[in-house]
Amino acid sequence: MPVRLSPEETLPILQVKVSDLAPLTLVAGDPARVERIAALLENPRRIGANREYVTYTGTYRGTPVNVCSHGVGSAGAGVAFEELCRAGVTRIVRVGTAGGLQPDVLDGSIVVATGAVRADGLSQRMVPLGFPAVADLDVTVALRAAAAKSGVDVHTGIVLTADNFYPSPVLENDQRMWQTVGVVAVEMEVATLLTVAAINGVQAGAVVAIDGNPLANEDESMAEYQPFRDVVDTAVNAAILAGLEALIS
Ligand SMILES: O=P(O)(O)O[C@H]1O[C@H](CO)[C@@H](O)[C@H]1O
Ligand SMILES: O=c1cc[nH]c(=O)[nH]1
Repeated sequence: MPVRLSPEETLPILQVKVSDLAPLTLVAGDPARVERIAALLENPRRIGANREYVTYTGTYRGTPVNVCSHGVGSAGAGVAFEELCRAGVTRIVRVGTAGGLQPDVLDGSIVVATGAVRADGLSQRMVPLGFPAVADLDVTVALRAAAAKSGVDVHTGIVLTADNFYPSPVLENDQRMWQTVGVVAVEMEVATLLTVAAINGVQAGAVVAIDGNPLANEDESMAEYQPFRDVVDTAVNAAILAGLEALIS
């Protein structure tokens, strides 16, 4: 049975009072992105800040929503996702960044995730790998509809969630294998979110902005990774707006 906390309790790691949270939550790895999203809300109120976890609540076009940062990687992000579920949120949408794995998934486009390859560490500690990391259908359809209006290229498909951002110097980079079977993009937390949310009975989905193509670089080392470019910023903005629209749909 999923754990549910009472309204007067405080989430131990997010350091957010349960009663301060609305049922709908946007999440993003970067606390700076959370500040940016909070600035789009009416009456934003910072309700928690501890470690990499910064949480706001407010309203978006009149509907109460939260936005919370989860940091980089499945272990830390899983803490945020689990605590949000324990607080009783009903829908979580991740707005992230990712690398394109297909040759046509280019910088400045966005990807709506239909599911994720569970190459993260955390989800394997929660439920066996046979359990699929699938995005909620209603959230995904809403994300795709909102993304279609964004003016940037939109792709839909399975993303690879892996704990390693930089490739190993000794083990083979498996991204090309996932590319071969049509996986669209690589990032670090979507599978964790979809798994933790599913086992808690919470709707979840994800939209990511593409900030590079790891396999297109000469040595695949990520040495050329540069997310701070206008083309990426435009895609992040499109992903944020699609995420907010899908959240309140
Ligand atoms: O931009 P965010 O949401 O942090 O997402 C991606 O960016 C980080 C790596 O740079 C990882 O967290 C990855 O999933
Ligand atoms: O994990 C990530 C995030 C952004 N871009 C990537 O190439 N990988």
